[in-house]
Amino acid sequence: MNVIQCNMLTKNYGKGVALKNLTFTIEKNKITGIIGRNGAGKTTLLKTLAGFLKPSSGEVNVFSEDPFNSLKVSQNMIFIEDQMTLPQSLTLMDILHSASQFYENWDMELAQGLFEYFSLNPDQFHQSLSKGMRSTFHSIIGLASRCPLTIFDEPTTGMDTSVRKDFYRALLKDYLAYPRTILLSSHHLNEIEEIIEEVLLIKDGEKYLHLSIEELKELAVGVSGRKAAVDNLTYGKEIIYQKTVGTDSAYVVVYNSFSHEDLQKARLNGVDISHVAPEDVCVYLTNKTKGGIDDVFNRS
Ligand SMILES: Nc1ncnc2c1ncn2[C@@H]1O[C@H](COP(=O)(O)OP(=O)(O)OP(=O)(O)O)[C@@H](O)[C@H]1O
Repeated sequence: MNVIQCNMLTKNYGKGVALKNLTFTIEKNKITGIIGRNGAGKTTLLKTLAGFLKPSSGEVNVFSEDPFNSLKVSQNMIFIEDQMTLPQSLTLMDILHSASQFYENWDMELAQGLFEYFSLNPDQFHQSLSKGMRSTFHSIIGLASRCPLTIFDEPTTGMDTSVRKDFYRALLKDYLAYPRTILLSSHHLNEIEEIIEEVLLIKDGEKYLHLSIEELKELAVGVSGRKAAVDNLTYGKEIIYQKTVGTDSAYVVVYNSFSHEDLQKARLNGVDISHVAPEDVCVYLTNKTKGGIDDVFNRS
């Protein structure tokens, strides 16, 4: 069953186009990573799905309803971001208690367990939290609410490495025990690739690809070796990324369309074929140029 369906979704801000003709579906109880460069349209998409923004054209359905002004969507969804507005007069513990009144599936034991684990102070006020502590507190609310649709928009902003790892582990453990539909936007696909099932890659407001993480892992290969041998093997193929290594060697990333025989022959010619990490594939696919930042220095 699909929880989210978008058909030709477009969102403009004045004359600026933030989302262009997005068509995709998201199944119930999957964790999907929403990936894209700065300004790609991730937050706009997530806010549109949450019902906070009205599409300019196209259709959006969440729990079979238009999410804009939908009571059903707001009752079954939580949107976690670093700019959440929470009451200034309540302590952190007061906020957790009031959240428990609001969210039907709220688990206070989980909220308190995480709160203590991350050493938050129950008497502190939200506005006095550091950036990382604020994100941690918001993430605790996101997890403990156990909403059927849980949206995390870059939830780990400001968290240190250890807190980020703990948060993602807590997310995975709780999701396995209480499956729900989770959307997670991040700039660090490497940190979330073990927990997400699908990747929706957005480039300049358009859907660039929507694949399972396994498919993304197999999408491209890195070919490295003497330049002539690499050029020979990749001749006629669409190059996703390339760089020169030393004076006469090269590393080229292409779509993985080689036969077993091609690869064996290439290895005999001293060419190395390697996996490309999903995060690198997404970076290469969304780079403006095939050589990335090196192209700035290679202009003659
Ligand atoms: N309120 C707004 N008014 C005008 N333009 C906006 C507004 N919000 C976003 N935009 C524009 O829409 C585009 C998409 O922005 P959005 O915040 O959705 O991207 P993002 O992928 O979340 O970026 P980031 O990774 O930097 O947070 C950008 O060009 C941005 O400048």
